[in-house]
Amino acid sequence: MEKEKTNVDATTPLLDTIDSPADLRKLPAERLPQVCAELRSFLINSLSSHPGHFASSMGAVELTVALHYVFNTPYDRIVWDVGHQAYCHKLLTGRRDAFSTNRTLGGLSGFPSPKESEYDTFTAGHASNSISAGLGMAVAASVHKDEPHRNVVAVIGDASISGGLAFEGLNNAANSNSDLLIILNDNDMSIDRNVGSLNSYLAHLTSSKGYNDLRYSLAGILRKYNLITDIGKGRITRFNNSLKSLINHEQNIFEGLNIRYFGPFDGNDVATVVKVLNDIKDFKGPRILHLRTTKGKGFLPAEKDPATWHAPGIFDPATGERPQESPEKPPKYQDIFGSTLVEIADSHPEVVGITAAMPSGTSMNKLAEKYPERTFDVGISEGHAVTFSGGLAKDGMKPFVAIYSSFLQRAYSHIIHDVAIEGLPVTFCIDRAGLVGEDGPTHHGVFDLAYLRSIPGMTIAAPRNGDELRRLMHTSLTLDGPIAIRYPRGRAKNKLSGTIEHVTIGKGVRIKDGNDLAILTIGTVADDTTDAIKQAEHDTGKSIAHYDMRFVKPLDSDILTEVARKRCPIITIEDGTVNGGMGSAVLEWLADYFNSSEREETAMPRLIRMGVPDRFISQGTPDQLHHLCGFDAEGIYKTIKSILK
Ligand SMILES: Cc1ncc(C[n+]2csc(CCOP(=O)(O)OP(=O)(O)O)c2C)c(N)n1
Ligand SMILES: CC(=O)[C@@H](O)[C@H](O)COP(=O)(O)O
Ligand SMILES: [Mg+2]
Repeated sequence: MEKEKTNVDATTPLLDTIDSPADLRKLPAERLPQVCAELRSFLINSLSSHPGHFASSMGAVELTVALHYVFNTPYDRIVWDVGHQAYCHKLLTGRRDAFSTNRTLGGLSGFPSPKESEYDTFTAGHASNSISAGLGMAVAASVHKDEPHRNVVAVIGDASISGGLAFEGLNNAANSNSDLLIILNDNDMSIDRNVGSLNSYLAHLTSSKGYNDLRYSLAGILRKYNLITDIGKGRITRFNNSLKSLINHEQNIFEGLNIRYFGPFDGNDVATVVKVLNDIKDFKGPRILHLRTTKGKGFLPAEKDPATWHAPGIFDPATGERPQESPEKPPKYQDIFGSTLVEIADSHPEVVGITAAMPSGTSMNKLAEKYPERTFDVGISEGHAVTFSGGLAKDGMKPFVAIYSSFLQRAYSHIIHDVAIEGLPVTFCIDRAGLVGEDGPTHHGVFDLAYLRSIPGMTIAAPRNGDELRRLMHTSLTLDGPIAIRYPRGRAKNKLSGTIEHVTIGKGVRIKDGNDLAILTIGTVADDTTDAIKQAEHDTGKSIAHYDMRFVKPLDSDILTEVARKRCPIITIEDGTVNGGMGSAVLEWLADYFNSSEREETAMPRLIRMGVPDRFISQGTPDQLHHLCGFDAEGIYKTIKSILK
């Protein structure tokens, strides 16, 4: 069957003349549809060979053009939520020529980054922070009495606004009377299908359109005759309330919070968005503008399947065809997690799965396919996901909660307060642990070992391969307390062997013995370490011991005693921060060991901690980043050589 052609024109003559929003603002409004069309062509052509987030930016084209057209950026502030939809913002703010470097080492960040551009007002990457950050900026502008008046706009998606942090921001914004404009970019999608009652409510608002249009028109009349600023907030509220009772309509949730609501409008019609923004931009107080958009707009395959096209990888710009993944490749860690969970659930009816808006990213969708009633997508709410799991565990369920390492940072207090203090048997499956690659510093999962290690009663493990992940997941069922199993993004090195035996909690593995140097690893860095050791032993004639610690807590004291008695230098290696991670745990153990009275005459051996240094690591391929941080096979080899010299 012949593929549907999308007929993308690669030329962008008008866009080529826009090097900043000031250039855009010089254009007559009639030319904006062409700017939008060219932005879409640019995105399709560029992202087809330089992959990144696709569908969200495609849906936000008109919104982005209208924002930079109506507002005086960068003086006025646009705060993007998550920021994966901000590619057109980058293209309009002087970064068109550099866009082919998007998400690469030394290139543009895939998210707004204040280090990169004055137009990027705040760090973005994790969902739901834009309202709070925007409110902070709006309050700062009013405290500074900035002249001319500085507009602040937070742009947030329908899934991100359901996050707890966004609710907290709304709650505060409503109370503060700050001139914050919140734009709700509602495409009825998260990465996967959006969930939750707010989502249903937003869909319902669309059906209340007649009522909202009437309110908007009346507000326009008030504004035209300059009544808005004069009549005062109380009277506006009374006006709204009378209107509501006039039409006998239920109260709008945002209005109920004292945030003026406008919409829903067609967010993919640039003329409409420009008009509405012009109409409401000078209104006072917190406002929300609800725009309905289509995720993937303008590229049929993405419109039809926005979940696949959230971040599709490379594709044919004409047909949308994407390269097939070879079935010969070893499985992804996330898929090993997903299929093992199904296998465990088959024989354990008390097992349930929880994901915070990442069913396909974590492969929790495998459990959902087989056991939909035992799988819970709770939306972008990592804190809630953890506390919810605590509640489930308290009453006899066995929750496996799968969350990306960096997103789990959001739930730190919940882990301690709602799981660990009671020692509840929750299995934390921490995906995307270590340096994730192209998503960069907001998404690197490098802090988990450090932040979990200090929690009493927490068991922490990391598999060195896919088989070990399966073993650890099965073993977690035997534990009467919380356990965290962290594993990386991407594929295992080898296919699964198929055998599953339980492992002993707190026990590592001696991979090979040796006397001149001892290397302790955690997780998948074991492979590069093995390669480096082979080469170094061959080149130096020395013998090197290698242990896979497997558990960071409890540490294997038998292995550590064996290593301490060797009196040789020690290297620890982990795909995580060296400050507080596995290396630090070993250092503490050794300090205690050599400080004890019977060994006080003996000096502690030299110990080198390898891993992610104490700074934020940029984006790049995982291989590049491991190299940058010095713990790829080459870096490990060099360190070994320098020690053995
Ligand atoms: C705290 C947090 N959890 C999860 C994610 C992963 N994530 C990235 S985008 C996204 C969906 C966002 O949906 P929405 O806000 O509606 O924007 P859209 O992609 O639809 O434009 C999710 C869950 C994240 N970035 N941050
Ligand atoms: C924007 C965002 O946070 C996610 O889309 C993230 O980029 C997912 O990355 P994975 O490809 O690792 O699922
Ligand atoms: Mg959405």
